[in-house]
Amino acid sequence: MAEQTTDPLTGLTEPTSEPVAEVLARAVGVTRRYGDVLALNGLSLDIHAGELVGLLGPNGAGKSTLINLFVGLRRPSAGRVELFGGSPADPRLRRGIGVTPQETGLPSTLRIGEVVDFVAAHYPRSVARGALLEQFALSGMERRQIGGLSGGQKRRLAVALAFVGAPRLVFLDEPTTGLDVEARRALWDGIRHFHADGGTVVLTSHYLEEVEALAERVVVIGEGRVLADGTTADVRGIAGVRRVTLTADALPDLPGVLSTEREGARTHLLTADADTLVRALVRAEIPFSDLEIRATSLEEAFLTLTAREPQAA
Ligand SMILES: Nc1ncnc2c1ncn2[C@@H]1O[C@H](COP(=O)(O)OP(=O)(O)OP(=O)(O)O)[C@@H](O)[C@H]1O
Repeated sequence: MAEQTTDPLTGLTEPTSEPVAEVLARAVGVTRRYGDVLALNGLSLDIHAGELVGLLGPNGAGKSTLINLFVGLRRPSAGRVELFGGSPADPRLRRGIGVTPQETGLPSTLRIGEVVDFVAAHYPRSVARGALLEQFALSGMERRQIGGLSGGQKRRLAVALAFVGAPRLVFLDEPTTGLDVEARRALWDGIRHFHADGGTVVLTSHYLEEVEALAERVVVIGEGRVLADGTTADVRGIAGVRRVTLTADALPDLPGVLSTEREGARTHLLTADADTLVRALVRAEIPFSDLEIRATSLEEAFLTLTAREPQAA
């Protein structure tokens, strides 16, 4: 049933349009400078309750800076940042978030159980230790010392700690960097579990397959600005790049080719205009076979979007 509102003046009741999910974190025209470096350049972004958002962008795009502003570690040089409708500097509001920065150093002599309990003690409410460790494939390891853990186990623990205080909103800065496939999948499961229970997640990643596997919404950031914001399919569409694959001995110069890659007998050409490219190919009258045209992966779209940026500036 549609929700209704009552006009305070007329007393008339009207159905409202679709209920809009609450905004948990908001950046409005945010600029952040570090000396001469412009890390964020008038960026605006809303994170809604229940979303799983992937922030994607090359090194130095401004992703970590944005997270640091949302979690109250830094202040914007200009513009406004809100957390749960208030200031990220307010410690009461910060209790509603969980964070795993890009690098974490945990004391090597402490045991996993001790670290989890220590973090839990900072929150009014916390999740059960056993369940948390199970979600991040660390079950039965409570008594293991941090110093003796593998890199993957340490990272899984660091990420699990973001969830200890039963947060509404979690920020994960490159959660799976340096992990092998198995450890990465264990982490993804933990993140998915939290999200399936209604939790909101913002994560940055260089692994495009990770963003495709986890996120419903992708925000591509480049040079401190939002370049694209949509579903993974939208982002591919915005880039509009096609991959044209064919078998040919040698190819002439063709119009609109963004990149060329050879794989055995096959040649892959990336282009924003597959029609023009194929026409030029036919006109060139060189023998080719097994022509195939398909949409690009998110990785290819991402590279095209970020490569375009200097020309747009
Ligand atoms: N504390 C700082 N002092 C000076 N410059 C900084 C500082 N932190 C970030 N920067 C600069 O701001 C820009 C944005 O950096 P940021 O770490 O936010 O990017 P990023 O997208 O998270 O990159 P990465 O993917 O490499 O982590 C970069 O040019 C970086 O060198």
